[in-house]
Amino acid sequence: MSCKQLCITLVAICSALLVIVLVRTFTLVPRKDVVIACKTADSDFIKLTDQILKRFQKALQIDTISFKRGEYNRDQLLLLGSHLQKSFPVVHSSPLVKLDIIANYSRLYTISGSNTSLTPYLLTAHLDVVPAIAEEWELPPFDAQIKDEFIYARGAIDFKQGIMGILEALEYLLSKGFKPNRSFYIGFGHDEEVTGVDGARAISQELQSRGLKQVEFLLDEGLAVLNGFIPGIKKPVALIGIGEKGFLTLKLYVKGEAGHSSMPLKETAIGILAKAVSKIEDNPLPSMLGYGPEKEMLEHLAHEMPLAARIVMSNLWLFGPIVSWFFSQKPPTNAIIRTVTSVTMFNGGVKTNVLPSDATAYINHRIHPAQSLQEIMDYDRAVINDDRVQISVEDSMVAAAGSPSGENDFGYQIISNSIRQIWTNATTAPGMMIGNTDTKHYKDFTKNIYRFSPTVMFPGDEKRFHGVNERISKNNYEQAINFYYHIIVNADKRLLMGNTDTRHYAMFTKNIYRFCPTVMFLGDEKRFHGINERISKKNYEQAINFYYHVITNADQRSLINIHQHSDEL
Ligand SMILES: CCCCCCCC/C=C\CCCCCCCC(=O)N[C@@H](Cc1c[nH]c2ccccc12)C(=O)O
Repeated sequence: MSCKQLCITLVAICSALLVIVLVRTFTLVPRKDVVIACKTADSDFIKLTDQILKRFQKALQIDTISFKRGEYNRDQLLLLGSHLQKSFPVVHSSPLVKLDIIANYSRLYTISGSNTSLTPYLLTAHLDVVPAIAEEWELPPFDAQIKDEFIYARGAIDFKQGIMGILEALEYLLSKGFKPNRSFYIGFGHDEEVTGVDGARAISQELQSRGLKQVEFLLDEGLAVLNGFIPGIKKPVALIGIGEKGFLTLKLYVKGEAGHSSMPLKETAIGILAKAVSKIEDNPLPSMLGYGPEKEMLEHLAHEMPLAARIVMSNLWLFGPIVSWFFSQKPPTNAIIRTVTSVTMFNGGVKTNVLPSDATAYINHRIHPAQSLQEIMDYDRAVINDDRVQISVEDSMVAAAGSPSGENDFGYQIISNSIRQIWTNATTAPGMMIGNTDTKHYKDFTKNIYRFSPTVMFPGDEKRFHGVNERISKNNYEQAINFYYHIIVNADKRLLMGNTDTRHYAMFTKNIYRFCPTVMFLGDEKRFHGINERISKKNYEQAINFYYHVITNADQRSLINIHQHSDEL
């Protein structure tokens, strides 16, 4: 190939790459319906009254701690149950609501809708919390005291705001005479923090035994409204978990030889294990950016970013390594691009002058959906590269596949629209849940599983999950209640509204109206996208005259003269 030909080929390749990059940059714009914002002045806005706040605080004061599988504060779970019963009298006495207590402590509410042809949906949350080391907290973890407009308590964001928020919304709706068209279920498990095998699994079995085959969608706890977490985006980003990482807990064990510390061996069991653990920490797994739900997330968010970042995020196929490096720098973003590794327990030795007879450590991996459990095991074995370290699987779960998040996916769009009604300046995007939830127990009912907590977070707040000073602002709790109110109201429809092109013009006006000059009788709705679509000759004539009047009526400075229908075409 001559030099000239080489130059031409290179220019052609670069031009083709540039075209692909630009096309992707400017065409990746997700569906965003125009939603009606929820305002505090709305007649159906649920205000955070003293009563509502007090019953939330009371729920937080009940320490429903789960310690390990099968080990949880049973009395406190019962106490929380009676608190719910007393706090929500309309829910608990409505003929539309049936409550079943499952496995002694979990709660399954069935809310009957009038239209049995609509597939029900399922809202889930959990009653239990993780333990708290009280001495490290600014305020006691089970007092639910308020400081600077924040309620501090274990469970404030994980996940009693979900339990109480859902029930507050339902209490309000039922007391206003709401009669749903679409049935729905509310499932509150009692041991989510220790994998939900007693609670959520039993709720799921109960639903199966009733013959329930399918739910339209499931909404559980999950990701949140994030401020300042995603590089390049200033506005809040509400991530809806469409997938969930798997987990793998490995036990590392080294058998040593006990003896007198005055005559040490060259290496002790603790020393051998410490080296293995150190190698594991020094060798993080590679980035999987682009092979899981994080790809969809970045492509959804790209259009919100400044041009340079937009080009990069829309073209991960080209710029993936740069983004990987950038995201690896902080724990929350690092968590979404790779399988992460945490050494969570380390035990060895019995006395200061005795050589340890053995040592044990536990490694907890959260697995990126593009990787298998076996791959991770093999990787660890190769990194440790020491046969004296025995590796066994303590517990595991494969990652959950991505739920649909397309323009016409009912559950996803209902959640996305409800979020945008409450957090009007937020943008929504699909994301990957980095922790685990109860959703795995419900996977046979639907592929439409979504994980979103109505929680507003700023950088640093992620440490409050299972950490110290867990808290929620009063305003955020009010938003949570109204978010669930909108979920229930919005999901009570047959179809997604707003499936029109209008969203592409939303930047020009808030005055967007949707009307077809079509006369319809009962049953005609099936003709849309169905068979035998038709219009009468008379109706077509009316349609023409309708547009004639729209044009002539709109041709005035202000609403003064409404045109008389005298000039027929
Ligand atoms: C671009 C940025 C993206 C990410 C930012 C994320 C910010 C933080 C947002 C949400 C926090 C998610 C973590 C909360 C997890 C809540 C659920 C939980 O704690 N689960 C536990 C217990 C658990 C439940 N089921 C299982 C199954 C197996 C093991 C443990 C569990 C957990 O995940 O450990």
